[in-house]
Amino acid sequence: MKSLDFDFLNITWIDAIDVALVAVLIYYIYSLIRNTLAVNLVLGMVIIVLVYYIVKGLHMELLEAIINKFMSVGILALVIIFQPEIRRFLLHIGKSTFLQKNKAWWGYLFGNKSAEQDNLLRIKPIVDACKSMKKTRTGALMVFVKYYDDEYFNNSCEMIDSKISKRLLESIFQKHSPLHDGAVVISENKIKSASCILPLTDNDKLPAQFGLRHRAGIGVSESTDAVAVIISEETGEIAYAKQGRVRMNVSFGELEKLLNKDF
Ligand SMILES: Nc1ncnc2c1ncn2[C@@H]1O[C@H](COP(=O)(O)OP(=O)(O)OP(=O)(O)O)[C@@H](O)[C@H]1O
Repeated sequence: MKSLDFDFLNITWIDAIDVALVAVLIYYIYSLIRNTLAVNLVLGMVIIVLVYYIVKGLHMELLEAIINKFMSVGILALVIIFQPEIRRFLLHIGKSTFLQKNKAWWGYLFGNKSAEQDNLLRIKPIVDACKSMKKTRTGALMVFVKYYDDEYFNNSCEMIDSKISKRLLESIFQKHSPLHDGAVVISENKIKSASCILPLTDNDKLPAQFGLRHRAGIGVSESTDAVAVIISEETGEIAYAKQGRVRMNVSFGELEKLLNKDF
């Protein structure tokens, strides 16, 4: 293997690839945790590791032993603390694979050429319902997931399991409907459930006007691969949450494109 050989260090192409891959991994992790509380946790961990090496260098044995013990349970603690981020990271990798990205090939190979057209037809009643709810300033929270996780959603939701329809969505979110509080979950081409209570985001950098509806939409997109459409009751504005980040003032054209891509 060709290598750059300096007096004191020997760099092979494998080392260069290794460093490049680590850089990509760090960037990937950074973009996943950017603007989330996990950034503070990572900073806290970096500080602990730095303190550990300083203490070790100064031969402060007692403190070194304490930090060492703390770090030895660190991996387990990390898995628990970063469970939502790890879950999102793995889902992201799965979704980015070649075959997942090239759905057209799937369609071609398995005879489903009209998949894209079907998708737009599937999305149309949702966008139409958004148009009407925006006009009437009806607050709404719709969550879109590829695979419905019974364990995750069933605790708080009311099962519906019905065909997606504009009028059904409108009537669920209508103020006097018993199901209007909480989120509707849409998955596998169906309105799966309504009135779902979702986890709220802890993000303290969100705009002050974001209340519980927005925080629940962002929260579910942080901890799962779901995307959420939020219609504000106050302003009628449509927001789109994905991977813990939120896009404000989404137009209907954008909404259609985003749903077509993500759902
Ligand atoms: N944990 C939750 N999961 C799902 N929906 C929730 C949750 N908490 C509150 N909501 C919904 O949010 C509504 C309250 O919204 P709130 O006014 O706090 O939100 P907002 O983000 O300010 O939006 P808006 O602009 O519509 O007022 C509740 O009536 C309920 O339907």
